[in-house]
Amino acid sequence: MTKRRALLSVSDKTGIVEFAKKLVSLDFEIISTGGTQKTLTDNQIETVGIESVTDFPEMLDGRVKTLHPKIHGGLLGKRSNEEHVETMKKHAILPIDLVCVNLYPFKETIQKRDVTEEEAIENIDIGGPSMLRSASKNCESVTVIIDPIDYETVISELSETGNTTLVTRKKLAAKAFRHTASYDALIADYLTNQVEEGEQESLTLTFDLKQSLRYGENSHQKASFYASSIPTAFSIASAKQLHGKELSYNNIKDADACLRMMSEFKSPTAVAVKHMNPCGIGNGKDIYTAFMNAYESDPVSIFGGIIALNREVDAKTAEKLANIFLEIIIAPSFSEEALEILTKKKNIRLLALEMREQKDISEKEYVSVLGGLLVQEMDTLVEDETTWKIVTKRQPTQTELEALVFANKCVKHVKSNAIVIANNERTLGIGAGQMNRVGSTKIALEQAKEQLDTAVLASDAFFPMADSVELIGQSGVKAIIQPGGSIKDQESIEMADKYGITMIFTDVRHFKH
Ligand SMILES: NC(=O)c1ncn([C@@H]2O[C@H](COP(=O)(O)O)[C@@H](O)[C@H]2O)c1NC=O
Repeated sequence: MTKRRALLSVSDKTGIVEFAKKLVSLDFEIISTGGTQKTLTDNQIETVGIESVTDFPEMLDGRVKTLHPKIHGGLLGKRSNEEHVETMKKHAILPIDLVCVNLYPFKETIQKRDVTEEEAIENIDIGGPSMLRSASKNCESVTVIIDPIDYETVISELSETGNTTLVTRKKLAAKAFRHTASYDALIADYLTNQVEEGEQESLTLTFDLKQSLRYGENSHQKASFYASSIPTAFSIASAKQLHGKELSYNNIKDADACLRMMSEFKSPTAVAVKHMNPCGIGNGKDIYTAFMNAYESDPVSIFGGIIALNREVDAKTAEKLANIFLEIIIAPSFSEEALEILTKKKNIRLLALEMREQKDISEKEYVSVLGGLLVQEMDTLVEDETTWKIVTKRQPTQTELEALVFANKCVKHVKSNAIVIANNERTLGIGAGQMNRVGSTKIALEQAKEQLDTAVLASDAFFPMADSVELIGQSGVKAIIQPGGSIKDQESIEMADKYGITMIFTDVRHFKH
């Protein structure tokens, strides 16, 4: 009886020597390509070189080694089809029963600093994916392995019953196709980015499992967290967890919202988030002051929330943070003393991540709908304040102007009919998630209460009627910033003038649905 044949051709040679030794002990003949053969020979494993199977030299800088009917016929020929068997015999093609391939490191190559296009292109593997596809298509008879993690399963099945099970072969084939699909998606993305912009006829994104989650939004929903295959530096997926339980589905969404908000600010700032809306944003001369400002914005809602800070957390700030029940604290770093204080709290999660400004973020945003995916650029537009128009008689003071800039940055991150009341240090009242703008205005005013003498108000979109402006005028708020653009803008302007307040039109809407 002829020996079974295994073809080994791997770039990542981890574990290949042990795997090959076990295959030899199971009476497999090993065929291998240049580098793999060298590794195996150096380890006293007998192999047949690919060239003696194909009767062709490896050529064109390795671009052609395994692309040959002797290889692909051996992989694809159906063992149960007489005609196939006859044809294979006629052309002296011997079956190949097992293929172990991992591909040229394209992903790693394109992540290297200053990688040239030539280098990237040379790292596109052609022969490897072709073998994986051929072997996977014929998984009825052929075992295909792309991941050293699977060596053990394959060896133990071969040892126990003489063959892998059909279920294992099918699973491995599906895994190989996922792998080649993901590999090709990265290549497509890389090449597209070299030459094209805008939308393409199809979207081929690839993400890798980052974390199996205990459950989703609710405990009866299964969920997982996949991170972009090319890691993004400013992402919750890249944060280093220093302490605490693993993140939950809702934690990840909230933490992500927190990071997006933080990217608005450069000076020391603290952002507190609850259910993807800010419940307090504060700035200050140092991170302690910024945190205290964020805390005082809404000392009730911060309970059970998520906090991001854009400076190292020091001991003084940590003492305050430790007094509140918080799900997560994210900061670029924590001083040793701060860590000592905070790690005493078993349930808090501490994440370290360098913050980024909006101008450095160029990601797209994807939102799933039933049967589809909406894609848009992120709302990272940095507004040009010189184009803002003061449409009322009253001019803002310098302090009010600072508060207006701050409030306008905050309001971008509040959901649905967003209203933010703030001074130049912190938010005072936030109206979110309402189905009408006047409702949000009332909530924000109610929350800001007696703190309105230096307060300003930002709205993410125009006021459709003057009713909200009337409430604002009556409240004591000194200035409003909004995009403008309603057919009833004039009524709003007159109402603002009636109460002697300032109104600025930015001409930029910031919906967050
Ligand atoms: N050109 C070919 O026919 C070909 N056949 C296999 N490879 C790849 O060559 C690598 C292994 O090469 P070596 O054994 O020489 O180190 C593997 O990543 C395998 O996927 C090829 N290389 C690129 O396409």
